[in-house]
Amino acid sequence: MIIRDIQVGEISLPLARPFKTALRTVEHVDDIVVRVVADTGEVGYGEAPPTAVITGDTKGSVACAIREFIRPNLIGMDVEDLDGIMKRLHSCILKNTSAKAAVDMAIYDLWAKRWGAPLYKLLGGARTSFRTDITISVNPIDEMVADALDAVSRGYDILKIKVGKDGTGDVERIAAIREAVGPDVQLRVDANQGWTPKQSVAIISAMEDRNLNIELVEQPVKAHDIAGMQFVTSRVYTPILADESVFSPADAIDIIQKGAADLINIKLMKTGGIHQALKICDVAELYGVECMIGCMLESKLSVSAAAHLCCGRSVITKADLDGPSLCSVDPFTGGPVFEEALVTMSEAPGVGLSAIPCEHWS
Ligand SMILES: C[C@H](N)C(=O)N[C@H](CCC(=O)O)C(=O)O
Ligand SMILES: [Mg+2]
Repeated sequence: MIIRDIQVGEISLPLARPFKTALRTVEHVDDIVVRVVADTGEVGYGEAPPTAVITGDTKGSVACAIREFIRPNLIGMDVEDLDGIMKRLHSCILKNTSAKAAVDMAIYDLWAKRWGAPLYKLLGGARTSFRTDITISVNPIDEMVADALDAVSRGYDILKIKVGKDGTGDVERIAAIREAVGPDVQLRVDANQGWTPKQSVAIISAMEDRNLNIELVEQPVKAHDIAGMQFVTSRVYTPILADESVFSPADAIDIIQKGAADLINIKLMKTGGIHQALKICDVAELYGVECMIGCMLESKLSVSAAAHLCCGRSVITKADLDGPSLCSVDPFTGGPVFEEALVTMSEAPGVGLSAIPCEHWS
């Protein structure tokens, strides 16, 4: 199965509600999509969201990296030579992890189709379904409480609550949500780098003192502030999860060896795809650290690739794959079934999606 072409397109899907974090507000999934065409006529699909404030990638940079660097390096390669393809993909251009992720997942889609198996089975086959959380955007308290109750009424039992925009109100936000949803709903908190190290310790300690029973706190401080992450992790009981601080397997080793986090959030858009994400899984497993699989504002296309990774590897014990549920429409056919909190794998070969809503490929 030889790679004949790598084509780029765009998709735009409205979100059901504006998505608000300490870093940004977004109303649409506006992503680059990729299709890798093989000589057999088989096609593999991928997607890259331009999350400039986290990965540094824009739509223009993703399209340019694929067209001018990745495409000329991969055309003519045999999909069976997965290792060789991945070496070229990751050496033909530095960084540009979202562009690499889109192409990587399209190649894995084709590779699994080549072997006639659903991708998750070839990645390890640890499970066939899992539950994801859903994100509650940072807003005035009443709105967040209403959103949390709405999510629970739709069957979500894990909520990921965005905070970090104004540290002073965050304990009250979480307390109000806990009171509204009761003790049985799991609450995880994501500050998206919005607190200082000292503020983090104060806020998390206050949540502990009030018995708010928080499962974990994600990325309390700036991504580059590993000493700050370590400061927080060593001073609170609540587990700390590194998100923006970990892109690569080397980042994961550094964070774990320094005791700067208890858990790692793997996102394909940070690692540059499944190939590197698997290395983080291996590192984490060696050190006995559990992982979350997360997503950016992505459609069902790329979130499905992440779902396959989640079902492949048992070290991934938590999922934040709510991208498809945050969109107001689902124009895709095939692939894993996203029924609110429950995600169930399909047995179709590859990632499983068969129709992509993009009219212009080039
Ligand atoms: C969408 C997902 N639940 C999420 O919250 N991801 C964010 C980053 C999303 C973005 O800004 O595109 C995170 O975990 O930090
Ligand atoms: Mg996060």
